Amino acid sequence: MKEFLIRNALTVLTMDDLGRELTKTDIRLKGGVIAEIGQNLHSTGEVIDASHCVVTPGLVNTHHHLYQTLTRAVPGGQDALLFGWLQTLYPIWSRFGPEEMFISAQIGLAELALSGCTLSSDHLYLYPNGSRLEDTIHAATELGIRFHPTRGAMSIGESAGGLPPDSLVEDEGSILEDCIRVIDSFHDSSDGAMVRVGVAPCSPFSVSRELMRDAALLARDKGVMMHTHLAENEEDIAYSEAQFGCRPGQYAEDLGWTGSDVWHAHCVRLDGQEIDLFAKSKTGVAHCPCSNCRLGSGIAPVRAMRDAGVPVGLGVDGSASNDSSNLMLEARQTMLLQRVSQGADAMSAREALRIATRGGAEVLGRFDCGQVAVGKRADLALWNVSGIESAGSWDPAALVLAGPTRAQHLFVEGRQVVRDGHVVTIDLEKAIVKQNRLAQGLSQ
Ligand SMILES: Nc1nc2[nH]c(O)nc2c(=O)[nH]1
Repeated sequence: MKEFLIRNALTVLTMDDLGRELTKTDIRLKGGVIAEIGQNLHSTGEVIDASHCVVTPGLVNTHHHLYQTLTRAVPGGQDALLFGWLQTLYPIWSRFGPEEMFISAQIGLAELALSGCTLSSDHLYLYPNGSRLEDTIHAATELGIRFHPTRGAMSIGESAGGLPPDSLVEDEGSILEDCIRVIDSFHDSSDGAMVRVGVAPCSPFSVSRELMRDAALLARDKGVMMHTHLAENEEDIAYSEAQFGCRPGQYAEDLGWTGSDVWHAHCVRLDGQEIDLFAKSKTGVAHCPCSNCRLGSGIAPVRAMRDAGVPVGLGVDGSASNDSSNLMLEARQTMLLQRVSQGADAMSAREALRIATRGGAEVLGRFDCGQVAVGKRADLALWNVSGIESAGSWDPAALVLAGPTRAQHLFVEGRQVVRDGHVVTIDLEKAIVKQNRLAQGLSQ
């Protein structure tokens, strides 16, 4: 594997335990890890001039529905709350197949990479027309991004009191069987793993209590992580109270869905007791601020969660409800929303960036990622702060305030995925043409 020397970085935001910020620093990448950090380092590898760059660990995306990049800005779903929005989109998604899953994943992941993301999870919860989880895994592998796909599922259709149409739900036995198949085929638990699989029933209003419980038992038996949507908006809370007679936190706890091997998306409406439950049990949260705004779901209590000790990471969420996959913008939105609700000192730019990097890595159980430290995986984003966005900044390292939202260079496992602002591992232009052709076909 090729060696790289990142030379003379303006600032390195390490995100280590001490939160150190290093200036005029070299970083040597070898064998997939950060081999050396210091000054005047020697290397036989390629030298990358970083004198105009702030270096951060790669950003980590803890929630996405990659297939939704094919349904951005769908007119009927532009101005709806969660349930109505989903009901508009389900019939369109039911026409997807393997090709749609592959290309939409590649587009979404490439957009993430351009925004500095080196590790993304994905929540794929519908499998129409022969689609399979590996359609997305192949897309990530070609691109070279670290990937945590989750085998999502829906099993309760409209006729049984759920939200999705009956045609999009699967039989629960087949869901569990396919979970076992994809874990056995693709999950890698070792340090430096490029693919880790999770188990992810979609949401309380689209799967049964039995599937939630059995999925948790299966995930723990296999030693993989668990993911779902929880407490996303008031409709979600009302459904939980009406159908299960309790709030979402209680529902999750009763069915085994708390613990450091679980992370829930959104959690906009968690109350104080639920925050305490998550903090005590180390249950993680994927905070998706732009999607929460777009769907009018509300402002998640991130300040209270962090103060209580809940592990929090960021998610761009699916592109039908964001509609962008730019994780740096998500970090900025996180900071802004906490300030709107809690005051101007509620969250600093540096804290937002820490949540976007180390925070996300911890939520996904990746203690080998998320820091610029010797021995950690060589997942780095380089941000050129000599451009217009930072011109005049007194603190170029405060990237979330005055910095680029696109990375200049991106390394994953020591391999370059973005160079001079362009993806170098796939033919992105060709992929965009294909994506637009497929979107046009779906819109007919
Ligand atoms: N933001 C989203 N929330 C969801 N809940 C659910 O069941 N599906 C979704 C989704 O696709 N996005």
